[in-house]
Amino acid sequence: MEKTDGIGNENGSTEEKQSFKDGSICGYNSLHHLLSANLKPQLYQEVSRLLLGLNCGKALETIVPPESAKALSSKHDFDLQAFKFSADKELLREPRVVRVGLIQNCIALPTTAPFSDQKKAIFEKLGPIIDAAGASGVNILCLQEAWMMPFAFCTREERWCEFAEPVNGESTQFLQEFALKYNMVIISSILERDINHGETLWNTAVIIGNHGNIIGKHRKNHIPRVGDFNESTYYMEGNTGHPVFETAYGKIAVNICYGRHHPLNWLAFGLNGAEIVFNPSATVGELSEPMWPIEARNAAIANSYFVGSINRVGTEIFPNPFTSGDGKPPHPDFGHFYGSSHFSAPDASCTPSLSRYKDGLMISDMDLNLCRQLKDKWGFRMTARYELYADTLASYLKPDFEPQVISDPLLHKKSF
Ligand code: BAL
Repeated sequence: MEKTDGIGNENGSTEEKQSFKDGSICGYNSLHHLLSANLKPQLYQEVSRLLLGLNCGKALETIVPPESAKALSSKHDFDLQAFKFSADKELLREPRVVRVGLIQNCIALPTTAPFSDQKKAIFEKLGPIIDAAGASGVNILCLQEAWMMPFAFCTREERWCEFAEPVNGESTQFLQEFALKYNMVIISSILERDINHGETLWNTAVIIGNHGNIIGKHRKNHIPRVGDFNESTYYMEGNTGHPVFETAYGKIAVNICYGRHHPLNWLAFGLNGAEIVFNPSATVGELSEPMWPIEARNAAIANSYFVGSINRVGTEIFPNPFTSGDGKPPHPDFGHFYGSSHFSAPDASCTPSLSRYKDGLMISDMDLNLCRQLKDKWGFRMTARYELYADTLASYLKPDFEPQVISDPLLHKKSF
């Protein structure tokens, strides 16, 4: 069955049901495609308001990408969506609008292809999508976690370490040309080979400036031991803290994948002044999909900043079945990486998601003035009790920590 955004009815044929295996939602790109195709306009509007919130009291405005970007999107079959987050007009400050892009993609060749071919094919796949971002005037672009390789850490196989490269390696050089060409900051999440420290590996986001220079890097703070995510076989928890990178377009930070489950990780980037925090990820439906729309959105609200959430798409089949001690029989893949990349704003509004199964480019204008406007409105920074949290955390770290529990004295009384 030709995959479209048309509905597959509930009692669809086996063939139709088969076609949904690619990760579509009943044949639709995304939840919002499904809703907009099946609800009357005024119903869809109300459902959208409840699901996506309002920005400055209105539904998020869409932006029309340039024809050249739309042409690239149809020629290379990637989902292209563009929105605009506004802020209230201020009397003493001009708007600070920045255009931000997120790219999600599946691997370009089977995991059994020669590694050099796999890398080359990914570069060739990403080129046109980055060009569409450049043609659309994107100022800051973020790619997904370990974008240049299959997310092979489930296998625990040592050979995948060959994809590791220095911060200034092949992938960074590939992107530096685009950064320079489009005057664009690019966040590139790679498997880093730390040449100066025993050639160890890290899961690292490289920040490339709009002059093609390397501004810095951040290493993933939290490494999962859940499901098939055996990343701790390859790299340790990061040692770069919570850096915020001051770029030509604003202050940005990177909370890599599993770090999105740790609210204090989000908080620390906020305390360092981040205005946009990117969450390049790789995660699968069974494990995390119900959490995906919640965690980043909550972080944006709690920290009064924007969040760009990126997840890869597709199902990556590995030649040697593996198990992760979770009771499941040996299996050759993680399951479906569900894409669904999106932006969240400090006023609790968010964009719809990119496709659940197709490559995609999500673009959004965002007026960074909104961050301070929400800080002034809600006062979360002002009303936070950091001294209390610091005391609790400091005592929790002590070997003799006792939880603060007050029990009902009658609870343990013997009843005679
Ligand atoms: N990348 C680890 C799995 C998750 O955080 O959803």
